[in-house]
Amino acid sequence: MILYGSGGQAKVIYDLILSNNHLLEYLVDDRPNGNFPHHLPVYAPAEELIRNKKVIIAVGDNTTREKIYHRIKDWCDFETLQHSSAYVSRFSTVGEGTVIMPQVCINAEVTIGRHCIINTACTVEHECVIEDFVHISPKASLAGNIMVKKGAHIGIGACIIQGVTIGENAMIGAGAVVLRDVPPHAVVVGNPGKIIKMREEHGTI
Ligand SMILES: CC(=O)SCCNC(=O)CCNC(=O)[C@H](O)C(C)(C)COP(=O)(O)OP(=O)(O)OC[C@H]1O[C@@H](n2cnc3c(N)ncnc32)[C@H](O)[C@@H]1OP(=O)(O)O
Repeated sequence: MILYGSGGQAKVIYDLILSNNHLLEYLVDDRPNGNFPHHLPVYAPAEELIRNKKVIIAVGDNTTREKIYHRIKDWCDFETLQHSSAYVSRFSTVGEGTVIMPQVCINAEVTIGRHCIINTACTVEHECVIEDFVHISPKASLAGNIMVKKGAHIGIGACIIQGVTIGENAMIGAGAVVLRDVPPHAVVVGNPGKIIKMREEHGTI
């Protein structure tokens, strides 16, 4: 297996790989700086380093992760990872390239898309639909029947009540309490959650 990315997200995924008794061969990074610990090599990306490998895109930012995916998708296969302490209902599905971190709880009939990060100790309740390239940050709590559209980011510790739709590329701030649907590209903070600005179509903030 190889990781694309060598920053903080790669460090936690490497730890997950080891705890699953898998082998990480090396990492690639658009800006390799040689600072990855554990003496693992980090190379600049090249097709021959990725071709026919099992890859995880270890990048926290959704837009960057999606861009990398489109660049390399025809060369490689993608791994899906789940920490042994995570609970994923047998009635739920998880797409390729997605990483499920420690202590996550995914309850019944949840659909999780491709290349998502379901981060430490978050809860995703029954019948939620999480589209591709979503990041759900640590300790976020999603009640039942929530739809999270492509590329949205749910901030650390955010709470979302049942039945809400979070629009494409929306950003839910740390600790926000979301009671209403959130339009695409909106940035929402506070309790109750309010829109403070709009994100660029394909940018970060
Ligand atoms: C393992 C990991 O690390 S996973 C990553 C986890 N990280 C996160 O979840 C981070 C989520 N990000 C946030 O909460 C950010 O603050 C964002 C995206 C909501 C806003 O960031 P920015 O666009 O840079 O906004 P900025 O910092 O300029 O704040 C704008 C205003 O909103 C307020 N604000 C920002 N974030 C929040 C928040 N989470 N809750 C309440 N108010 C907030 C600021 O105080 C500021 O208010 P002011 O105008 O009265 O001074």
